[in-house]
Amino acid sequence: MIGRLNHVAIVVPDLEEGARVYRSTLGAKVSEAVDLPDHGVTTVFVELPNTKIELLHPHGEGSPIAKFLESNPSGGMHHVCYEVDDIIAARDKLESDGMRVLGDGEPKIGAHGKPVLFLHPKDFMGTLVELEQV
Ligand SMILES: C[C@@H](C(=O)O)C(=O)SCCNC(=O)CCNC(=O)[C@H](O)C(C)(C)COP(=O)(O)OP(=O)(O)OC[C@H]1O[C@@H](n2cnc3c(N)ncnc32)[C@H](O)[C@@H]1OP(=O)(O)O
Ligand SMILES: [Co+2]
Repeated sequence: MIGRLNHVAIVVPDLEEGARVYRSTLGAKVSEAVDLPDHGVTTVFVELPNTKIELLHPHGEGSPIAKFLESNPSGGMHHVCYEVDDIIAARDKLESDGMRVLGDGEPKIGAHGKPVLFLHPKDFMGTLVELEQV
């Protein structure tokens, strides 16, 4: 069902500093910061030859990553995002296997303008999983 690794997300306490480290120290191609109010995050994307790194910082009240940053004040790896062809078929199969889809179970439009869903980290060996329909 899952295809390519679309991105690995890292929550950072300071987006500018995170972007600087990836751009200047690691020599990667780094995007500008984009606010995604629907997701409660600001994102910076780092483009690697074979995948992307998503740097995340809370945006607005009630961000889903606020607690994570409190517990990990230096930042930390937050989720992996796998591509799927059909997100509704993927969701239905996962739910029928007893996996918990987060939120109301309906896909939201993600950072790349495509539908995304999140799966509970406790069902995937302690790793929050995002699915993106490509
Ligand atoms: C824009 C989009 C895109 O790329 O297109 C994005 O990525 S937006 C990226 C931001 N959006 C999201 O993350 C949306 C989905 N996430 C959520 O709904 C939430 O973050 C949850 C995963 C439900 C966690 O929420 P919260 O931290 O408030 O709840 P909680 O403290 O009760 O956590 C429940 C348990 O899960 C653990 N837990 C929390 N976040 C975790 C993570 N990222 N990886 C692994 N485990 C995690 C906690 O330590 C806790 O374990 P213990 O019980 O053992 O202590
Ligand atoms: Co993501």
